[in-house]
Amino acid sequence: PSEHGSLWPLPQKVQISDVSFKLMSSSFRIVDAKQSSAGPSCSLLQDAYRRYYEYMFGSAKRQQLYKSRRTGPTELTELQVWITSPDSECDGYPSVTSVESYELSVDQPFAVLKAPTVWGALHGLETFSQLVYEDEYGTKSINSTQINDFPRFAHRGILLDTSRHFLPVKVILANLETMAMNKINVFHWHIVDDPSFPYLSRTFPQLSRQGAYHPYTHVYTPADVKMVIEWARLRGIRVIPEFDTPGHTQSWGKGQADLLTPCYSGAKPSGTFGPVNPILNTTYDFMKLFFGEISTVFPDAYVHLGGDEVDFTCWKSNPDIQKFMEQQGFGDDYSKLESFYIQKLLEIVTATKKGYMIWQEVFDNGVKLKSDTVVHVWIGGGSNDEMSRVTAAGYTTILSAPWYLDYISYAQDWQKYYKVEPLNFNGTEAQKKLVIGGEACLWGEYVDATNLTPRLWPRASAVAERLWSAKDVTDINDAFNRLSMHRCRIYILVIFFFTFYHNYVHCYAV
Ligand SMILES: CC(=O)N[C@H]1NC[C@H](CO)[C@H](O)[C@@H]1O
Repeated sequence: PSEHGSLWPLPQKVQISDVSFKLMSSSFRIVDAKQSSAGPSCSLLQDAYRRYYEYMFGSAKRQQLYKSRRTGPTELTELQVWITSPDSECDGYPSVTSVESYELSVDQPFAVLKAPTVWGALHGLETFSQLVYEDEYGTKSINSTQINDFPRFAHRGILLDTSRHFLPVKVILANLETMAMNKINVFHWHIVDDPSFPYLSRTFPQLSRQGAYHPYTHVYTPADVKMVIEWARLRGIRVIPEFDTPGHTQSWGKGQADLLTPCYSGAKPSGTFGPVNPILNTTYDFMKLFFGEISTVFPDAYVHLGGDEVDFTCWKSNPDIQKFMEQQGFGDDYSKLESFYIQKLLEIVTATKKGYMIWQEVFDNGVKLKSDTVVHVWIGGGSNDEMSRVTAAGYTTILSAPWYLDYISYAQDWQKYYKVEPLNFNGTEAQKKLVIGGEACLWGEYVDATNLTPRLWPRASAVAERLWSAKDVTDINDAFNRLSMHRCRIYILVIFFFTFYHNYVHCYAV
């Protein structure tokens, strides 16, 4: 096996010795170091200690059988967690500027995990649990190890699409758990789209009542959304919601009259609808109220506004829009109308004190953007030219183009994702610094709770290591050895969810 054990993603600096210590479930404890700025009142860490104890030793109940005995000579009995900065950020939310580094020293008489904030401590606990192995007698052991670790990229995400197929909350929670096991720190929740609108809005409840696949069973209530956000926070994961407009909005029209553009065939409305209607003031009144709510429901500093794949056909067919184009002097360049809409939307969202991410078309169409806009590059497998263009324009950039996991193929396609080098584009060092990371996208056209897990894992793990580990970590054989073991760890945990949430494998006739 690799001299890196089964560690995934590979830490920046790791030395595993061949001196091993035994771990006894009845005597091993994870404790707050005396000097730590986060003590027993930090529920995020206390929750993590229990989680990782159960990962390592199985459910705690079974261990009560043994009385704790005297400590053997080669036994490790304690992991001390020491948060070093005065503000541990224990009750806060992770952000793109969070410090995620940690140092882990496994030695006798006890192991020490040092991190500036709780975010690094969570990663250190994951790494510690990955160092534990079972010998042929079933005894848990860990080798003396020194690790100094931090992520290469700050934004390491997974996009899930809950509109093309609804995903039960438990499926989302299970995948957040697995994301944390891969040190992924962003859940990009592509929550609504053309086919269904499962987000239950308190301001506009008819959007899901009319637009969801089912008004009660296929919606995310405010309580569901809160649960996902807190479950993610406890695992150091940001939740960035995407409400994609003006395209990909068919389901919005079911519950909000006059929001979408009526398409015409000749001089008469055809009865079908197109993108959001950009010429009505009522559109912007709605967006103000809607994104006002979103800014209070989702605590992350950023919201994703979409802006991808806007089809101009319907706008072109509508006489009122044709008139508007003339008045504005847009000629017949409809990307100017799209920019008109997006610019007003960006002003609305800026007024809610949120930053925004947009798909690359918004940049490609020359929309005036705020300097801290995050441009999300997705078109074309490589898209190195686009990365050069976007960073040359000075925008913060994240890469998804080579990591569309909804595209499936035969055999070990994880290797294709693993071999991507995000900074392989022509640009200055300053341009490269604008790339803050990337996301693996699992769009839902052909994905639901019955096949999501095997399609996402361990393929997304390849993206997770590419975004966490050092640039020169490219040895595919070493990766194969580690990933083969890591995969078992993931599946044992996810199967835990399958077995404990038997009703969670939902099959919807959609
Ligand atoms: C930004 C983006 O990717 N937009 C669409 N492109 C194709 C995808 C499927 O691979 C989805 O349909 C998605 O909604």
